[in-house]
Amino acid sequence: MTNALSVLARQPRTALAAAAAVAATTGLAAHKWNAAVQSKRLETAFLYRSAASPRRSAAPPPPPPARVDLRFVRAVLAFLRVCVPGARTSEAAVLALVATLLAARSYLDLWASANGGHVVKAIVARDKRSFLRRAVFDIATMMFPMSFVNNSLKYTIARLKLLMRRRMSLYFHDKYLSHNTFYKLSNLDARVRNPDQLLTVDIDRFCSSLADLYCNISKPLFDIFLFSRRLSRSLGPSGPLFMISYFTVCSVILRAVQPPFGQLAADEQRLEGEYRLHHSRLITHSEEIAFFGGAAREKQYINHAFDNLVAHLRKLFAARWRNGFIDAILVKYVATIVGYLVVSIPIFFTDSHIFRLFSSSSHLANKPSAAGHNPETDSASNIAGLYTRNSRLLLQLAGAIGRLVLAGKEITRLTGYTQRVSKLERVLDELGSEGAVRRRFESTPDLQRDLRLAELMQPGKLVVAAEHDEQSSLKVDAINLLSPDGTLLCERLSFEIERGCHVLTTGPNGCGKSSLFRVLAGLWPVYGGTIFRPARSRIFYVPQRPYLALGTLRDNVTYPMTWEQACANGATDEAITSLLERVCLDDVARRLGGLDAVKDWAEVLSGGQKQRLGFSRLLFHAPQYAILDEASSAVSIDIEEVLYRAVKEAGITVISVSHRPSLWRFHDKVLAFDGNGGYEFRAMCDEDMPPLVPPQTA
Ligand SMILES: Nc1ncnc2c1ncn2[C@@H]1O[C@H](COP(=O)(O)OP(=O)(O)OP(=O)(O)O)[C@@H](O)[C@H]1O
Repeated sequence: MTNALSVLARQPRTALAAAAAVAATTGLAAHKWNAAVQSKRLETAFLYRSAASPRRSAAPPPPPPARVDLRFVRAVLAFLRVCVPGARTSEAAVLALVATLLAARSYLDLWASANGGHVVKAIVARDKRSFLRRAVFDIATMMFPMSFVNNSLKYTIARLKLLMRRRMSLYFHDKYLSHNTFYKLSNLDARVRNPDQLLTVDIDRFCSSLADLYCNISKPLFDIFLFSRRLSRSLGPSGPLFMISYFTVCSVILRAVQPPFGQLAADEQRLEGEYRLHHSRLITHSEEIAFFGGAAREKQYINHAFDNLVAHLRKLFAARWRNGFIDAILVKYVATIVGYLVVSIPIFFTDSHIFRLFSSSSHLANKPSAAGHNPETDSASNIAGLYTRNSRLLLQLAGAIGRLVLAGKEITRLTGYTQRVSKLERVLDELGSEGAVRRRFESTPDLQRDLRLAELMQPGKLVVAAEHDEQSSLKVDAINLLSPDGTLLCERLSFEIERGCHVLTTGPNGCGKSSLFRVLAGLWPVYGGTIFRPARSRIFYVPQRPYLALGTLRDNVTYPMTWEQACANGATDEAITSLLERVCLDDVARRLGGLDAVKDWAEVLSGGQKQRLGFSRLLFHAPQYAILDEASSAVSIDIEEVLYRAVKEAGITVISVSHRPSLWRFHDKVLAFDGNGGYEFRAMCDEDMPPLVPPQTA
């Protein structure tokens, strides 16, 4: 290029054209870089704006800021192993395919630059045959592979992102949905406020960012190597080297002045999540809120969360503006000046040392002109062809370096997603491995209290009988019942419930009745003593508000068993219908479309009907023990009697929690908490029985 310029300097007519071409090239190169930066920013802004939701109000301590450090690299490598678990996986194959397509794309770009040069050369030389061959035949031939490669690249990158997201999602689903970790995360641990958003949005963003990073590093590096080599052949190594050096210095400066975009991205996701949480709570509790006339109060919550988000976005946009200002100065305008200076050296500084440096390795001046042509036209056509090709190559080179600098920004953004996803993984691992969350003992100024708590919170044991053991009873031996915030609910609680002995649990509100069952189920930790209990499938829990799954009525009766599993156990539609009759739900079932009807059952059933459905589920599973936690509080007393009789006839041992005196007669023993840490476990006596009241109608 530099020698060509010196030729041009001696030929004023072509010199002007060449100078214009180079100026355009430099300007375009800078423009292309800037366009890439802008489009990436727009994409980033869009990505940031769509997000999701958190859970509880207790604010966890702020996390360490997201930045590129050893911990980040380790986390990314660990997740990379999750996304691409082996060399023989489909993910590895797609990764290799993307690399191949990226390389093919680079070679096609190279071909397009060279061909553009040939076309211009043919035009300037008025060579019709050559023009038709290059401009029509060659392009018509190459358009198929070019179109194929471009679209295959888009498709394959999208597929790679999807494959990675699938691996990551399944990996996290395993952790989240085992050992009741989802329960512990939402109820017993305040470190992760919005697992739903992390699992749906952040994992997707993380995978997308990682895949983009792979493309934004590998292709530009390959491009820089390829285009610089090709440019060096005609311009000498100094031209491309100088431009690369300039852009490298630029990226170092930009990196130094760049705001903490990773942390800002992580904060934005969190605030988006909190804003969405308020909306989802409004939807979930719409009826209660409407009854209370709570719209104005909810509006305050929602507006407050939204204001926080807006304030953060303002801060983010201002940071982007400042960064964009410096970007534009360095990458667009100074780059253009540098480009002009580089190309002007052979024209204006032909006697200087700089010129000799630039022109040292060029071979153009030594090239003989083609025989049979006018030397001036030939030289002009060669130069025009070369300039077109080189300008395109320079354009590609600048674009490649630009993408590499952008990869730095992508890394910054990735730190934010990595921080959030790593934290989720860490918390899930801790909660999953603990079995039940133990309260971390925090020292307080009250030493006596600390010592007492430490003594009460000695780890206990939960011994679960084997699945085939039908004789096991439920035995609690000297456990201390504590709530997650460390409140002692009952000390050294002991009792044994033999099969066939129905027990009523009573006590004032908040005394720990439901907490006892949380400990029995393994949701809360056992402190102090030991619990011996039958296998999970032999104890069934029926809460006050039974969970209703999405699906048919039949699915809801067999839940959590699928219909296929139920059929394998001998279930039939007739049996399900008969169960619904026993809980007096057959009429409702018929009216709502029968066993196959798919509805939002939580919406269409009344409170009492939901409880009857809960009993039908219990009868279907027919376990050894049933924990009925206010399970019939919404049904009329006569239906309650029907339900309890059906359960007892099915041979199920009942452990009830209820404040209703009418239920006492269905039980043999009473476990009575006094609300002050004391309890009584004894046989029911006649004096306990309330006077019988005439049954009410449903
Ligand atoms: N996730 C939790 N974190 C902290 N404390 C909790 C949690 N769940 C319950 N508690 C506390 O544990 C205590 C016992 O609650 P529990 O639900 O066992 O009461 P209960 O006896 O079933 O009351 P009620 O008759 O009103 O249903 C209460 O003081 C409650 O505030």
